[in-house]
Amino acid sequence: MPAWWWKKSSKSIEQQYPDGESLKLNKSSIRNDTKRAKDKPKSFDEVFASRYSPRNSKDFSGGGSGSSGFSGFDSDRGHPLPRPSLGTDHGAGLGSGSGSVSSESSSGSSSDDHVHLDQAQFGNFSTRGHGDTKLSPMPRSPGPGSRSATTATSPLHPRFCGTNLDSPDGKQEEGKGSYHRLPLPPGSPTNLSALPNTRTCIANENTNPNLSKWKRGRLLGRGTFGHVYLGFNSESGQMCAIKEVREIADDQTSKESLKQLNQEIALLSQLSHPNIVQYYGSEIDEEKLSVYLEYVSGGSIHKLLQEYGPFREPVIQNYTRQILSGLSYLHGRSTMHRDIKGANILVDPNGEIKLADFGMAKHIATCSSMLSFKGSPYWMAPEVVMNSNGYSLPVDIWSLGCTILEMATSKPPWSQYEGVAAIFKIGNSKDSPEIPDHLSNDAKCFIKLCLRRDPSARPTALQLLDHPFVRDQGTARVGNFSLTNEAFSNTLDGSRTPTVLELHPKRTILSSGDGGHVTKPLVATSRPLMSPSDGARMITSLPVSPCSSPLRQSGPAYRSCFLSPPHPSFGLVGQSGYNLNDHSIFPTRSNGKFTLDPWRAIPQFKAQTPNVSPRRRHI
Ligand SMILES: Nc1ncnc2c1ncn2[C@@H]1O[C@H](COP(=O)(O)OP(=O)(O)OP(=O)(O)O)[C@@H](O)[C@H]1O
Repeated sequence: MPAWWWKKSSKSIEQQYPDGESLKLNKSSIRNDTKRAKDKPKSFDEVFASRYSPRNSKDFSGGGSGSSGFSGFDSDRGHPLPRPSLGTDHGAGLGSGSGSVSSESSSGSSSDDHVHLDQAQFGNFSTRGHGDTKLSPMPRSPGPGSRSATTATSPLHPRFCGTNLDSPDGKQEEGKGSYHRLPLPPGSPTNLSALPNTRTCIANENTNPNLSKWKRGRLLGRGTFGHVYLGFNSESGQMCAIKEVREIADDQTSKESLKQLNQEIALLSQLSHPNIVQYYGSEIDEEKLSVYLEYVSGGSIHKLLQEYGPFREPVIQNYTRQILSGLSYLHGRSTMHRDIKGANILVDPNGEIKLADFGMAKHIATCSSMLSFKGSPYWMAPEVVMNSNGYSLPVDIWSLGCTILEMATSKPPWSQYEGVAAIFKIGNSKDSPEIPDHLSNDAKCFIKLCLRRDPSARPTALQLLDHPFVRDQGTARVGNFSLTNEAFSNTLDGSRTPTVLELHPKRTILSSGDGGHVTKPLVATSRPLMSPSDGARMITSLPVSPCSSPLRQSGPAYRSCFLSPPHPSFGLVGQSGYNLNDHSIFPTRSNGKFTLDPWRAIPQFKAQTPNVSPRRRHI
């Protein structure tokens, strides 16, 4: 097995440090933290920054020779989200010639395999937060019932404080820092989550600091970056998922995992959408960083596929529509998930989809970050693999196409190839994944649109929501139960609405350029939705790393492309010679403007495209 084929599971860490000595903590750091905590209130940011900032931690080299090769972070100068200062952001992967991190999900799958190759030249000291991470004094947290004296909670997003929930830039207002408080018992007068559209208003400044009431239960799953446990609040009866990363002194993986989880916090705390796993709060103490998330009991799509086999098309349609809804919301905030795949999509018992695992998600405000090579090989878009011109939101659309194939076959595309070979196939060949024959024409067409090699030719998530494959899923019934409850009580970009709503609240008629008309949903987003081309153009002017892709290099950097073996359950899939370019019908540019005629060239689309009247979703 080559040296780079290094698979590190959390279990091995457990074995390495059995009970009682599972953590080798940096005692002096803890003592200092504890002392400071007594001196003055400590925020999550402060604790985190003091522990992991390069200014304060000699441990964190951020990569280089001998490091893990994994860099959960790439530089993101100008990241608008409030976050703790994380310090260095070295491109640990390139040229290090050592291992990577792959994952092992609860199901024991290795399909969560990730590739992380960051650009060293962009990986210098990150000014994460870009001025947003001022360590403002905050009241002591978390009050009675806290887990430890040094426990701190993270700053509260304005959402939690009743400020503008959809701030276009996602910036936290000065002086409005607060805490990521944990959910209060249902029915509590201060339980703001009971109010419409206040899903994330978990607590406010005046509530009883009823924090840390969560008791850790059974292990739900293991990921690359830690363990996920069931949490139960014995006072409220609520459940949550607790994602934990423990600190192991002098352990680079542990440090990277903490950074990754912190990145997830920074992003998730900004989001509120029924198809995105809800963030409740986070705590850091002397041993670990804990993140409290909405508990989604059905497990991941990947797990369901393993247990029950491929999904039938109505289920695929329904799940796809919900994934798109979450993506549309995310992309409307100029954020890429970057790791869309079955293992990162959870399903609740009602069939409601929740996008999870935002450890690799990224705001696209910073161009440099888009040159890093991250993701899970089989679901990775060609432009990520090639990585010559950077990439943007369309990478998630490609991964969605792969996920649909995964749902239809239980395997991702190219699963017959091992990691590097799959990456070559994605990046260097003109081949297209085989699309199962049993799928409808709508499904096939939808998948082909997602898997267009040219990212600028892929429809956006919002546009795809109007595709016949998913368009009429608002009333879909799958099995014996309706899937049209809360999952559908949001507009296309995901704004929550408490009641039945029009699926397409507003439409406008746009010329298709051939005398026909198509409709395009108009959905309010916090910022203008970027077109794929815009995104591509934005990043085209970036400097290109000579070692940005394993396909573009053959030196040490190439050898640092760490891939994990394919999932053992992936059987052979026939290779398709289908050329997606045969169906290059979308989108077209004319005089610098998009011609919004996404389905024009496909007769069935035209036939099925309704007139201007808005559709209503029936619940
Ligand atoms: N909110 C949740 N509700 C229920 N189970 C969850 C939740 N979040 C995660 N899990 C379970 O824990 C497992 C690992 O979680 P997750 O994938 O988020 O961790 P990770 O370390 O980020 O993983 P990855 O290796 O994919 O990066 C998942 O496969 C799932 O089974």
